[in-house]
Amino acid sequence: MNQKADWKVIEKLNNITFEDITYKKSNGVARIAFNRPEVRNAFRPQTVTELYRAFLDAREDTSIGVVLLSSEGPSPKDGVYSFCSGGDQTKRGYQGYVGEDGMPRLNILEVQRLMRFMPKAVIAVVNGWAVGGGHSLHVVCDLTLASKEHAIFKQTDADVTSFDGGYGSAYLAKMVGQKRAREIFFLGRNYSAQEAYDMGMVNAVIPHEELEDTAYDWAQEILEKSPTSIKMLKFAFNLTDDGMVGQQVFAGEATRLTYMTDEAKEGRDAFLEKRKPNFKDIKWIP
Ligand SMILES: CC(C)(COP(=O)(O)OP(=O)(O)OC[C@H]1O[C@@H](n2cnc3c(N)ncnc32)[C@H](O)[C@@H]1OP(=O)(O)O)[C@@H](O)C(=O)NCCC(=O)NCCSC(=O)c1cc(O)c2ccccc2c1O
Repeated sequence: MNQKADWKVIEKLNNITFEDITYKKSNGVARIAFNRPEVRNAFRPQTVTELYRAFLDAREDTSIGVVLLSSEGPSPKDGVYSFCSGGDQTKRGYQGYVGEDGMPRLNILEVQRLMRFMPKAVIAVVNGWAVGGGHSLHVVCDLTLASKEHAIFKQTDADVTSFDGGYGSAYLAKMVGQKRAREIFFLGRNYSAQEAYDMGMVNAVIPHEELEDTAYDWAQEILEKSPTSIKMLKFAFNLTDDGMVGQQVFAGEATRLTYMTDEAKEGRDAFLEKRKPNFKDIKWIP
């Protein structure tokens, strides 16, 4: 396909100037990228605030159908590529990651939920290390594309006394199976893109030089599909793993579709006109 991207860079939104991430859009695709390559793209509280703001913007923008979660790099220090190495351990205080406001937080989980529940496809573009909370972020994405030469998947949570007991582990187990997921967390080994693909947590292994273009092409392919189908499919795939919240999200969209019917118009209008609704002409379709 190879439709060329024509990126429009967004440097700030409202009162937030992007420093720890880059954010840009082109032809229905938003690209949000970690931009702290000198620390393997670890996220500090400021990074999380910026991520959340960009994802929120991408969710609200009706021209956007696919979000790429990617990263800038390589590191200017040593030339190593990284997707994300998780929470910045230098910002970790007694009760969580502490930012400028002094409040300890674990708010990367709020970003995870935004990615999970947004009615658009989110693709992880893993060009290097995906470690700890960075590994969990790729797990939460709908699809993962990985650099053949540079992607390395690793779970260090148990090395630094942390644990993502939600999507990062339990949902990972749905992908790779219980034994593999436990191995990934209990042993904390390095896995190549090919090994991650063989386990079922990566959709495709791509030569490094082609990774970003391929991600953009996959996004364009998705954008050729029906937006409502993609949204409902994403929420349907999520439903069984997300319990009552999954049902709520899926059912909310079913309610919206029902609002679009003549039947719903009659129900609303009858109330506003202070009369009994007349549903007699509505067919009980089998
Ligand atoms: C990612 C690595 C395996 C790469 O190893 P490599 O040898 O290539 O590089 P260096 O180790 O030399 O790193 C270069 C440079 O970057 C700094 N750095 C790397 N990662 C981090 C980090 N996470 N925080 C801070 N700084 C980092 C490193 O210190 C070097 O700096 P210099 O000044 O010396 O140049 C390896 O770097 C590595 O293992 N990194 C740590 C990975 C890690 O343990 N991450 C945290 C896991 S816990 C987590 O992410 C997490 C966050 C949450 O918010 C949660 C919330 C709720 C539940 C769970 C959560 C959670 O688990």
